[in-house]
Amino acid sequence: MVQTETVHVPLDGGRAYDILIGRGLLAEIGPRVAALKARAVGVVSDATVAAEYGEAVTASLAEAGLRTTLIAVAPGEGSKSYAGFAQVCDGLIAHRVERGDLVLALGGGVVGDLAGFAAASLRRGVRFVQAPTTLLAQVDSSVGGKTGINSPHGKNLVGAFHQPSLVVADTASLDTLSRREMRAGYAEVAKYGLIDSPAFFAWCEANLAGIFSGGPAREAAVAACCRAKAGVVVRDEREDGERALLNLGHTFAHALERLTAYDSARLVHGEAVAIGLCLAFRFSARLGLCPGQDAGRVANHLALAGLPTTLAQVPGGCGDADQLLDAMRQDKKVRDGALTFILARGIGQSFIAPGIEAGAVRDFLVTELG
Ligand SMILES: NC(=O)c1ccc[n+]([C@@H]2O[C@H](COP(=O)([O-])OP(=O)(O)OC[C@H]3O[C@@H](n4cnc5c(N)ncnc54)[C@H](O)[C@@H]3O)[C@@H](O)[C@H]2O)c1
Ligand SMILES: O=C(O)C(=O)C[C@@H](O)[C@H](O)[C@H](O)COP(=O)(O)O
Ligand SMILES: [Zn+2]
Repeated sequence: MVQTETVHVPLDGGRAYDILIGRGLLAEIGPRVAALKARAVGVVSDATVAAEYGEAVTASLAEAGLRTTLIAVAPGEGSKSYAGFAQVCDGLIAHRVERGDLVLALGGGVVGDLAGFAAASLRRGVRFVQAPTTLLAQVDSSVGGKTGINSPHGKNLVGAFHQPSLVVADTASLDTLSRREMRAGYAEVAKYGLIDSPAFFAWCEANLAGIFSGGPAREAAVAACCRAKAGVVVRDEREDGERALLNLGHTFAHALERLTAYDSARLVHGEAVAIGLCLAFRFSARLGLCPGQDAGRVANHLALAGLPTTLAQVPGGCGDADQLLDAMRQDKKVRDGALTFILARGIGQSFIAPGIEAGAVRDFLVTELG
């Protein structure tokens, strides 16, 4: 058996689950899924991940006595769409995945969000397992039960809260991930330090190379992020309060993703988050809330990790200040028409700031756009 670290997510109502973290877990996923007592498993993946890991996973599931099928969508953000949702749901229905059966999301956050939403909707809800294969999915999207798809109007605007029954994070799967996608996932790693842990941010600064090259620092980073996210989710599962902090940088990021038409060739979520984190800190500094030095330290570190930190770095541009502001008005944190941002008083000192003046945001964006 692979050596694993387990993070427990103690949700109420019999919905507690484990996050298993370790190298080589995918090859022995069958018995762990079979322990959840299903007859059939609909594996949802994308074509790239399916080619790399589909056979090992389906073989392990079949060996454990589970009837298995694999549905592969096209790689990239474009699949988190109404069409992608229809493809996955109809594939699962055709395979006669029943209420007592399972959906298994094998891939990055796109597959996880899409398969999770299909599981939440299929026959009004079947259980699902997350097997995240990107850094971003291992540290963030596979945990916490936010599932959904994008609308042409905005990111993740159609979805459901649906918690997984198990998360299996095989850190060895990150060995085949592209450098660009590793970097993108790293933006969400750094985010956890920026939210409420200056010590974790400093640890990231010291361990950047180790996280990228693999080994103990990578596993430590995945486990630390999962522990942090699990804590928040258990205290505020449906984002009535504290969970909104996990959205640091995302009001900007989601607007950028919409304005680049969810085109992964131009901008992926983690890159948008990197720019969003920098904007959140610079906006906080401009409002006199946060030392400019801290905003500079955030941007320097993310740039060192190879991530974009300014709007000028969005390939093909990202529209003007009014278009960005218009996209932000669809943010899920908007209340009574007013924007809510996650701002910071410094590194590790983020807070929820409701009722932010649109004019102040627009002026800031004009400055940022140069
Ligand atoms: N639900 C949440 O809480 C949450 C949190 C953060 C992000 N998200 C969502 O996650 C999505 C982004 O996820 P992502 O960054 O994982 O992108 P992704 O799922 O598109 O994966 C990135 C790319 O890496 C490839 N890939 C995946 N695993 C691989 C592997 N092991 N080896 C080689 N290639 C591999 C994929 O084919 C894809 O092309 C966004 O839609 C974002 O909104 C959701
Ligand atoms: O889990 C959360 O809560 C997050 O906000 C994590 C984010 O990294 C993630 O991108 C999430 O999908 C954004 O949620 P949304 O509610 O703003 O769509
Ligand atoms: Zn995110």
